[in-house]
Amino acid sequence: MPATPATYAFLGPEGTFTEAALMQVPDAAAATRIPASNVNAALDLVRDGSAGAAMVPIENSVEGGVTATLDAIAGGTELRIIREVLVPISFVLVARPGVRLEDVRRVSTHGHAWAQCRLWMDRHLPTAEYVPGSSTAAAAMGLLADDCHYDAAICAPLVAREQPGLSVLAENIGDNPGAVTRFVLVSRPGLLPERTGADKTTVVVPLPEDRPGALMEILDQFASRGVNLSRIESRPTGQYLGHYFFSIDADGHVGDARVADALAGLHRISPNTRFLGSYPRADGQETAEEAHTSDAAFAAARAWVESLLDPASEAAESASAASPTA
Ligand SMILES: O=C(O)C(=O)Cc1ccccc1
Repeated sequence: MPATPATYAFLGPEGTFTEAALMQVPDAAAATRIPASNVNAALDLVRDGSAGAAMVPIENSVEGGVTATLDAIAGGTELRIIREVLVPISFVLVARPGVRLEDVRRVSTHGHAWAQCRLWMDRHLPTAEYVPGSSTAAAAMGLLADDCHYDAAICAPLVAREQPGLSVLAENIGDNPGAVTRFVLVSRPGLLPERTGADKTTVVVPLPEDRPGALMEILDQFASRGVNLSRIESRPTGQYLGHYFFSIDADGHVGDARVADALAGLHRISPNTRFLGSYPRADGQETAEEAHTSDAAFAAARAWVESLLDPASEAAESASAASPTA
């Protein structure tokens, strides 16, 4: 397991869902915590060594991938995901005391929060204008500034409870009561988290150009080795129109032979494939394994091939011992 960092950066300010995710990390409460104003700033604190790791949102169950994070970790100096955290999300609408729902013209929040409250907004404040905020907590705290140019904010219930200058206009305004956001803890490359049997591996694979079936070939690296995918998203590289990479989460750890073999296959197809880490799954769900994709099956297969090259070797003996006709 990598050494636990004493300083954590997170998408701030205090009161964001990202901070709630960070507080699930066992030593975070006692560590130094640095709020950053956006995902890139949080990751830069890790890249320049000011923080040992950063907590950032990566995916939510309603809106999908958090593109700012997917793009930030896909490029630049290499970073590694060392942990994932799931946070159930519920939203409240807050305003300065005395403001009534019918007074609200402009509402600020994080883009993913806005997207998750669309139906409620359409029903209750259909003409409200959206003012993008860098986070839910930043939008809520912004209401306290004298020159605030919006009337209400969407944020976590905790922020509203702890801030006497804010009052709650509506609770549980999220369109999906079961909404969950997935956050990842990101550090500089170092020792990998140990294999637990319930792991995830994240990779970024640039799509080779002008190669018919390239995506199929990429997917086949996983499929043919029995590796299940839990997320796959295409993102433009930003270099020019039509140039894409795929951000992929696969079940298992690079220490599993089938995952290692799949990654080696990806590297042959797309040599700039970036490994973003193997880390324990937040839900602890063990990876299902079939006999023919187990470590033992891969080891026996390798020994068999080696035995073909050198029939006198030890590998040849163990391969013939493992062979069904031996
Ligand atoms: O803005 C926040 O509080 C965040 O942590 C980002 C976010 C926004 C909406 C849902 C989940 C995370």
